[in-house]
Amino acid sequence: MMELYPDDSLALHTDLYQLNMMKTYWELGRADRHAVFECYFRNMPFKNGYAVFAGLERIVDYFENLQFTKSDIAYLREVEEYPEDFLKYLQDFKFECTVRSAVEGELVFSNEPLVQVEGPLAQCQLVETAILNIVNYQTLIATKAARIKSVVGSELLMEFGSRRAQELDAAFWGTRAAYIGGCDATSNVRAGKIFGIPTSGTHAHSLVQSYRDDYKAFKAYAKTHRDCVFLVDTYDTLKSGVPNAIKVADEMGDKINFLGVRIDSGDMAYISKKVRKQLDEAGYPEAKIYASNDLDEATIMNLKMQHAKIDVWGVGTKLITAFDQPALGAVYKLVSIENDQGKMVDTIKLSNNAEKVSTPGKKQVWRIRQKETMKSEGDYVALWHEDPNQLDELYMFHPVHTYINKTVVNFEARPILQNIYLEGNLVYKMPTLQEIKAVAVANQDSLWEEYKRDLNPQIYPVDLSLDAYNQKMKIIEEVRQSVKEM
Ligand SMILES: Nc1ncnc2c1ncn2[C@@H]1O[C@H](COP(=O)(O)OP(=O)(O)OP(=O)(O)O)[C@@H](O)[C@H]1O
Ligand SMILES: O=P(O)(O)OC[C@H]1O[C@H](OP(=O)(O)OP(=O)(O)O)[C@H](O)[C@@H]1O
Ligand SMILES: O=C(O)c1cccnc1
Repeated sequence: MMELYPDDSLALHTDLYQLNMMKTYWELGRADRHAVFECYFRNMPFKNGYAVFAGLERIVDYFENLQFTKSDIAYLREVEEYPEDFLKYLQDFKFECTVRSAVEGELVFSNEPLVQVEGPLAQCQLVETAILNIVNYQTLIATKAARIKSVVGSELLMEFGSRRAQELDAAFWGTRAAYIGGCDATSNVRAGKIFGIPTSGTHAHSLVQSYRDDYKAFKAYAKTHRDCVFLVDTYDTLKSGVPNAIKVADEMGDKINFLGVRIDSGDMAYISKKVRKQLDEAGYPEAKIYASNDLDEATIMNLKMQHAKIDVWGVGTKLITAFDQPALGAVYKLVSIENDQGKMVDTIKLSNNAEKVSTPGKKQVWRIRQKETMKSEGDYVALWHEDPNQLDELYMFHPVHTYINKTVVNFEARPILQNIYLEGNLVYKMPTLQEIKAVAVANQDSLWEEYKRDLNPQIYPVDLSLDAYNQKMKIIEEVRQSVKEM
């Protein structure tokens, strides 16, 4: 059995190498050098045209409680044998960074900063693991939910994944992310309680199995609940499940609110059409047909093409585990650091793979919208001192294939990174989950349809400003020269 500490904290929810680097920085007098790190992902998840940012609430929760506890220090003393003065430094740790981030529900794209952490080098380093851990999962799930909802449309999308999620936290926070991305309700009652997400539930095969009879089970459920959705596929959907659901609905009349039936196996196009006919003929045209069973956006689209008569979609495994792409791959890179003379110098991480070369400098992401259409033209990643709103014309070019370019006029530029913490003080007022969800929907409306289709969407432009591009090229050259000289 694991040992639980009454003062357990998330300060040690970091990779050991972060603490080891902190020790180096601290012992050699670098811990407080001013640094800027940025978090971004390189490839669009699920090859989607956009991603939905989620995770900020938990990041704030993490920062608000970021302190090394007595047992954290005792553990490091025992296992890592860190010297006492370094342990004292950790014990006195107080988060002092400035954090800027996209807000939850914001649409975000590859190769642009989503979270920026600025402050003492050692502090920025410590928080890398937790930030990536949170953003990588929650943004992935919010995006998957948005993909599924885009196919489901105005029908209801239920999140049923808790039993299949990668453990408790993933179910709980994944449910929230899925709600931000597009789900309408969840089966997870705790997520309902804590986050205020609408909850929804039918019943399982076990209820029917326990009575060993559809009729008896539905009747028992109906006697004990007002809202009833009967699961009709335990024995035989068309011959037993649906006829018995109708029988119970007839018998109970106004005593219950017969919402419909759920099917969880078989050919759901064929069966749902037959079920619809049975319900309609029995006088229940309003009764809904719920469907579940390994659904995802591809199966749902396919079922719709087959004119399946499904009104409510329950999606679990493939949503909560981001089944087809289980990792977003977001990274956290040092973009600027104070030098020995106290001056900030922008830094780069080179790679043989052009995609992996980081963009130096503290940056802001500007969403460029055409004033006439109010649709997004692309994102403009600029150095911190730049403000595209000061320009009448904006020259936008592809950061690799620079011959692909355009000049945008009559635009407005909206900064995506918002102040969340200023020198350790929380300055951002968290919106409600309903507000976040509304933001996500409004943001999707501002995107051209071409970027929103599930399959092979157009690639949304994420361009570097000329200054950011020129500086990147200059630093690449400088690093190459310095390597040659060695
Ligand atoms: N008409 C259809 N067109 C495309 N896919 C379908 C259709 N009907 C069902 N599916 C999907 O096909 C898969 C069938 O899976 P599977 O064979 O596991 O189900 P089953 O045998 O009907 O039920 P069980 O889960 O009880 O084994 C599911 O992912 C389901 O969503
Ligand atoms: O299929 P998902 O998208 O994950 O949705 C959740 C599944 O959970 C339940 O099944 P259960 O755990 O009882 O097992 P089953 O898959 O064998 O029906 C429910 O009946 C769904 O099938
Ligand atoms: O309420 C349901 O129907 C449900 C809940 C969780 C998983 N599968 C189904």
